[in-house]
Amino acid sequence: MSETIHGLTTAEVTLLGEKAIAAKSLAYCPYSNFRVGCALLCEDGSYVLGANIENASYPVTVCAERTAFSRAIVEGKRESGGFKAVGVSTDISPPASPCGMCRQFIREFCDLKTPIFMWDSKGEYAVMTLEQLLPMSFGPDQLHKPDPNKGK
Ligand SMILES: O=c1ccn([C@H]2C[C@H](O)[C@@H](CO)O2)c(=O)[nH]1
Ligand SMILES: [Zn+2]
Repeated sequence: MSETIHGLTTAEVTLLGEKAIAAKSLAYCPYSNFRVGCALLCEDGSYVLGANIENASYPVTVCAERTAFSRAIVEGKRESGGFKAVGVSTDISPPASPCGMCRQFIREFCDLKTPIFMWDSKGEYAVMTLEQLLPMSFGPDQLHKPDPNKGK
């Protein structure tokens, strides 16, 4: 059996990196000039890209990771099996990691074992699982589901 990295083949990791790096060119970041690209490898084998989208009202900015996941969710990628890996790319070294808000956003849609690959300006990556980046996390399973018989 060939070697895998968090369940991905080396070819899948290479392609994920190429997509995440290419996605940086989609960034709209005139205020920070800090480009972030994101590529999601979906369980159906497709890739969904995202990039950071800034706003003149700075806090309105959306990170690359949330852009990618929002796009993927409305494209039906949750129903078609979800996500195998997340790739993020920035122009700094060592690589940047997803911000806290994005970690929680990813938590909604991914298994805790999902690998998050982070590429730096040199084309090298670090990888950590979602659980490592967001320990003791709060997620959908902790919420009580509404009782369908309530009020009957
Ligand atoms: O996880 C992160 C952290 C930051 N940014 C963006 C937001 C903003 O446009 C720029 C500087 O914070 O980087 C992301 O896209 N993802
Ligand atoms: Zn973020």
